[in-house]
Amino acid sequence: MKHSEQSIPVHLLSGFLGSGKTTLLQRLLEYCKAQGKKPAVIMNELGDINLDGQLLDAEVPMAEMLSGCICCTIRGDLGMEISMLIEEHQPDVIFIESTGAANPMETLDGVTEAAMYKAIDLRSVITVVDGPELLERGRDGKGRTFKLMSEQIRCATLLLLNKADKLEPEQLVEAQQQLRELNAHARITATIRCAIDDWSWLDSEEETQDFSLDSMDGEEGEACTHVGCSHNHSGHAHHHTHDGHHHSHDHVLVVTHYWSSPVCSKAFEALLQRLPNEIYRAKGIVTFTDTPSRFLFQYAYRESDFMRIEPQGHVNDVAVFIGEHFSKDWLRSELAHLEQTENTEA
Ligand SMILES: Nc1nc2c(ncn2[C@@H]2O[C@H](COP(=O)(O)OP(=O)(O)OP(=O)(O)O)[C@@H](O)[C@H]2O)c(=O)[nH]1
Repeated sequence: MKHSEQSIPVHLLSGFLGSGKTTLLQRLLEYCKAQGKKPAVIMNELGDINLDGQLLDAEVPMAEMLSGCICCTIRGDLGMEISMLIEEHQPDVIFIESTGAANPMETLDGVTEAAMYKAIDLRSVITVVDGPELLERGRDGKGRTFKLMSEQIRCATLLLLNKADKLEPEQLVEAQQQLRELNAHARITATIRCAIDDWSWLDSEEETQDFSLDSMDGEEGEACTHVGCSHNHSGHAHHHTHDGHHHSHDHVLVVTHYWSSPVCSKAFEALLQRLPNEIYRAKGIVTFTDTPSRFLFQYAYRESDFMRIEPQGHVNDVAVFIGEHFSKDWLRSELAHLEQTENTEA
């Protein structure tokens, strides 16, 4: 299946409860409006009522995902919600505001699933940090709340050190240092009510799909901190030891490939077997030249699994690869080679 549509940028807003995510969302929507762009929003609340949604411009298409957390209990629905929003409203950009209790890595997983249905491009994970809360909770460095905050910080491609008005200058420096220790790569901007001078990076076509992998540290994985999320989040996470220092290879990369043609099943399986250890997860939908059906494939921990599917409605043939510090170019050329081989042999 050809991927002819333009990919729609998706930005994930993360941050602990009350840190300022909705405040940020309002600013993002204002910016889009000023640029003449049509945004759409997915809001996730743990309760039955979305109060934050009331604060937003009524004209902005919005999907509400209530009574569950998109990182676990209703993760599967996220892909469908994104799909439906695109179908109904054809937005130029999508913002997802996750609940403060969500684990961003798991939410990312839900977003990549959506790529099966629609051409989307996950551009950034913006984590809003409540400055005073970070200092307070970071003091002993323990506790589940601090762990979750740390995960949200580690996954970010942009960190807003918010509520800077409530920090003394030396506290601001301390908080910035703390953020840097947790995430060596993301841009850190101190903000008051999430105000940023320059939003132009939002329009950048550049890929910013580097998510720190340190969030996957820990043998046990992280359990979500609220009642609705009962499962342990270690399910998809590989355990990585690290020595407390941050290196560039600590980053997660996501490669989303829309197949331009069916490929040979054997060649594809061989490629999965050849994947470097640094690619630890892949999934997607593929059409083979040598079997009549389409397949949903899953790859994790060097094991692959194929399931025959007959999707209802339009579903893209797409493959999503997630890993750390692998060569995107190598992967892309391997995938292109699979497709070319088919085309030349056909
Ligand atoms: N002093 C101060 N208050 C702020 C700042 N940013 C946001 N607030 C306030 O903090 C509160 C929470 O802000 P929201 O934007 O609703 O935070 P949220 O992360 O969406 O909250 P949840 O939806 O509960 O997770 C609101 O009362 C805001 O007015 C800031 O920079 N300084």
